[in-house]
Parts: sequence; structure tokens; C-alpha cells
Amino acid sequence: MSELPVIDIAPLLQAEAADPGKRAVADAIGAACREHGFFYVSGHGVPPALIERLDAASRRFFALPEPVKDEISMARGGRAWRGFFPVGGELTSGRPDLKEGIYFGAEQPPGDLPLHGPNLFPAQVPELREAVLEYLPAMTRVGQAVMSGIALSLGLAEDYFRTGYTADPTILFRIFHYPPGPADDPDTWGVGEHTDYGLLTLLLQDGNGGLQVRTATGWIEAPPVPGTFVCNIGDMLDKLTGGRYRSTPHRVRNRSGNERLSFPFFFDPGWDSEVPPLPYAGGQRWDGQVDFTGTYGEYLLSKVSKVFPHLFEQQQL
Ligand SMILES: N=C(N)NCCCC[C@H](N)C(=O)O
Ligand SMILES: O=C(O)CCC(=O)C(=O)O
Ligand SMILES: [Fe+2]
Repeated sequence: MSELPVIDIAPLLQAEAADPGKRAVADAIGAACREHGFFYVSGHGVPPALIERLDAASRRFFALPEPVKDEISMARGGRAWRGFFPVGGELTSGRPDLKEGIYFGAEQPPGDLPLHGPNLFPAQVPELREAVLEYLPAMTRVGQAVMSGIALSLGLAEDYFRTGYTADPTILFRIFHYPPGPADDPDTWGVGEHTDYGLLTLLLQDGNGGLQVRTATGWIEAPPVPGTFVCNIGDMLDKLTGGRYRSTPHRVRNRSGNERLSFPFFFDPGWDSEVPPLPYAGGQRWDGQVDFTGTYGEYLLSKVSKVFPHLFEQQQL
């Protein structure tokens, strides 16, 4: 078992605003955000059958030959920042990760806005498209529910984020495949140590494990817990709360000997959101609060340009 708490968020998904159960869930979420910034979410309502379909379709995709996977290469996705990247194609903290993956976002019409547009889906695995397009709205609902708990835990109205920052959230979704290893190379990771950028990450992981979280007293594992997502706080929520809600460094090494799949879903402020400071304690500022300038979209672009520098140059984002 993990040292990280499992929090049943079912009360937050109920429409009735008066449910006293919500308060208890919110308190548990607030405590977890202040301690490690990591917890497990159960009672999320995402059907197990959907998760199984997503996993099976993803495994079929990654087993395809590289040239077939390249038919949906990120390079073809252009500024939309969607599609497949091969092992070593993504950098974390300047080093290539031992993983391949597919980037998705909200399904949108073609246009000029970076990180927006249609997703690239593999023709050879049509069921992946169906599963992803069902998973995105299901996870958006979970993201809004967790944020309602975070709002309550901060003494704000339950719909504080949903009617503001995340009225039209930025949704990023990835599917990662980690080949086994490396066994003992201190410099190579499935994903190197990093923090996430936005408000929340909701991670579905398969049974293989490998996610590690840096706590005040050292690295701990976040092993798979069936029926849950791992939820962690991103940098933007850390900044908004003056560091009280922690964006905690984490990394992955797949030591299982098996092919590991993970499915991180990022739930962030709207692209055009100016991410205003949180009202707190009768309108006073948090100490240490960082006032953010610009929009969430501008901030996110500056981050992702470091992750795929070659693509960034090509696309002149
Ligand atoms: N959208 C989010 N939060 N992504 C976090 C990914 C962190 C790894 C990435 N290669 C990096 O170096 O940032
Ligand atoms: O694959 C994982 O378990 C974690 C992935 C991750 O940390 C990320 O994509 O930000
Ligand atoms: Fe992460």
C-alpha cells in the first residue's frame, strides 16, 4: 500500500450543493494538497469498461511498426501539438525520456491557435479514437469535481473554479508507453524528475508501477491502486496558494520488466484565463502569493517549447 491517501470523491460528483459529505471530502483533499500534493481518487464514476477499452486500444497502437505509428507523428500535427512521438522524442529537464506516446487535447476544428486543433488518431486502431473521445469528457467531470473540493477546502464557493478559471478548461491528455528499464542508469528515466504545469493532473496507471514522488523525507512510490487515479497538484495551483498546495516533483522508472502504460490527463485553466489571484481570508492575499501576469495559454506555450525543442523550431510556435 501507498503512504498517499485514497480519497473517495463521490460526494463531490453529486449535484446537491448541501451535501455535508462534501465538506469532509474537501478537508481530506486540502490536507493531502498541503502534505504531499499527491493523493489517489476513488469513487470517480469513470466506467471500468471504458478504462479497459482505452488500455487495450493503446496496447494495440504501441505494438504497431514504427512507420505506421509515424503516420500520426506530432510533426504532422503541427502547431496543434497533437500526435505520436517516439522513444527519446520527449525531453524532461533537457534529457530524453525512455518512453513513447501520443498527445491529445480537446477535439477542435483546425485553426491557427497553437495547442488547439483536431487530434490525430490512428486509422489502424479505430477503437482508440472512440475510447479517447469518451474518456476526455469523463475526466473533465472528474477534474471539475476535484477542483470543487479544492475550492471548498480553500473556503471558496464550490463552483469558484468552474465558473471562472476552468469554465472552459485547457485539457491535455497523453498516453505513454514505457518499455522496461533502464535497470540502474542514474541518468535515464522513463520520465525525469519534473513538476506539472497547471492545476491538476489525474493519472491512470496500469498495474506495473514505477511512479515515484519526492517528499520532504525522500522519494516514495505511488504504486497502482485498482479503481483509482493518482491526482497531483500542478505549478499554477501551487503559485495561486503561495505554495501551501504543493506541486511536488515526481519521476518514473519502469522496473517491472513489462510494458508499462500510463494515461495522464491535465486539467488546467482556460487558454485565455488570466488566472487572477485567489480571494482568501476576507479578501486578503496569501503571503508568498505570486501574481501571475499574462494568460494561461502564454504560460503553457513557454513550457512546452522546452519539451520538444526540435519540433518547436520547425513549427515556429
Ligand atoms: N502538461 C504537463 N503538466 N506536463 C508535465 C510533463 C512533464 C514532462 C515534460 N517533458 C517536461 O519537461 O515538462
Ligand atoms: O507516467 C506517469 O506515471 C507519470 C507521467 C507524468 O508525470 C507526466 O506526464 O507529467
Ligand atoms: Fe508529471
